Amino acid sequence: MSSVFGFLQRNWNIFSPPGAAPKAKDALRFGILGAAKIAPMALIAPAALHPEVIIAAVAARDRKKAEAFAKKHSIEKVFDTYQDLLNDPTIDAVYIPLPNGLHFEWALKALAAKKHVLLEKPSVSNLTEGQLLFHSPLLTNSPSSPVLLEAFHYRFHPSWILFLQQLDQPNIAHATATMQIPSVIFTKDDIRFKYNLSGGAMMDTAYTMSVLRGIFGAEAVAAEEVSVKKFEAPLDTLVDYAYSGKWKFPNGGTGEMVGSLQAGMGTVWKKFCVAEVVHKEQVVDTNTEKGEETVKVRKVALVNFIAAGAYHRVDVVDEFVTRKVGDKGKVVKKWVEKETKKAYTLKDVGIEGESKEFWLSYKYQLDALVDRIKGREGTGVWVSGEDSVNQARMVDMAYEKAGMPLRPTSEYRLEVERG
Ligand SMILES: NC(=O)C1=CN([C@@H]2O[C@H](COP(=O)(O)OP(=O)(O)OC[C@H]3O[C@@H](n4cnc5c(N)ncnc54)[C@H](OP(=O)(O)O)[C@@H]3O)[C@@H](O)[C@H]2O)C=CC1
Ligand SMILES: O=C1OC[C@@H](O)[C@H](O)[C@H]1O
Repeated sequence: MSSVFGFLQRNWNIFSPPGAAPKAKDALRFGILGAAKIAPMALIAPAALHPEVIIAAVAARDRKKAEAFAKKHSIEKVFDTYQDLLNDPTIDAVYIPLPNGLHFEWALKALAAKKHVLLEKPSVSNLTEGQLLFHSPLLTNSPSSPVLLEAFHYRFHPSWILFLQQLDQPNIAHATATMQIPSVIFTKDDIRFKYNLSGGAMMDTAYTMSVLRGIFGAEAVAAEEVSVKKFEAPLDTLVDYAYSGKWKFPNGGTGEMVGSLQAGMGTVWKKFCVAEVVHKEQVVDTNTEKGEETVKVRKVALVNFIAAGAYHRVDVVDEFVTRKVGDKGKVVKKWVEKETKKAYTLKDVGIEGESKEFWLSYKYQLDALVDRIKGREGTGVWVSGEDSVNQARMVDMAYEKAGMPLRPTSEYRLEVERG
């Protein structure tokens, strides 16, 4: 009962958060490039709770749209073009929730304008863009360097930290990452279904690959198989709307990914966004007198990694078998120990720092970004540039294995890189 009450209270607070934070004198002024659907949830709502963040400007291709967006969200400045916003010297940082195919160009332009950048996932269209962006001379190790973060928000929520705490990474035998979005969510003209905007299910739900990389704490060695479902003409035939695949990881373990942007409701109900891990069998006890050994297989699942702030569950299941040594078939005893855990605050995972039960992953992500910009240590959770490059490499490997073209590389280059 108390957990039902907790769920209701948390979700009530998510939709009507208690108390907007008064802003600090040195608050960072953020601009948003594009009046995108995700911006209110991913940045505007968490910013309201952050004393050091002001959403100060928005730019959209259509001024009326930008004005309506600004009015709705009490944003002071409206710009007619994304570049005009970047030219404003009072803006410290930008959020880029543009279609994937425009991330690279506008992130580079923003960095060139000396803005910090929160860049929506997937940060780039492919590895070529990833290397050019994250190894850009505009990013240096000096304190004056702008900060660039790929918005893999789920990594910042305490539930993900809790999940990782249950794993014994070198001994993972198998992992599965599933992300299935119902077909009713996006219309066929959505940015996700356009090849020239770097659409595709493996791009949009690339969380599955990010999750597998996070679980193994390593990069996939090879894609063993990847199969996709593609649209047929007159829709964009270069776009995958669903996929599944198998990966080999350096410890010998296998990773499986399942993703869809066109899933039926029944499928989604059974499995929406879940990360599952099966460890290798481990001997936990030996009784030499009886000639017996006890082995354990640990299975861990994080249910709802994508929206963990609303609800999640970390199921830890330990399967024990006591058996005769040297005769695996002869089972003496079998039992299972199960535990369900949850983590909504930093305290729940033993990390110091302010946090609230109702904070979504986006708020934790924003905190990390602000800490980094302000030169503070923060919680230590971060998505590094190298991490983002490796993520792009894995997505490329997936498209290659599926026999599909890589998402198109932007022709935009910085003046310094044109030579
Ligand atoms: N972190 C998360 O949880 C989520 C992340 N995302 C990511 O955010 C990004 C945006 O997604 P979403 O908000 O759903 O998308 P929207 O279609 O709502 O927003 C995309 C924005 O891009 C701008 N735009 C610029 N050029 C084009 C173009 N040629 N065609 C279409 N739009 C264009 C539009 O801005 P304008 O206002 O100027 O017209 C539009 O507002 C994607 O990269 C997606 O992967 C999406 C959802 C969740
Ligand atoms: O979190 C998400 O869920 C739905 C997707 O289509 C979206 O782009 C993604 O970031």
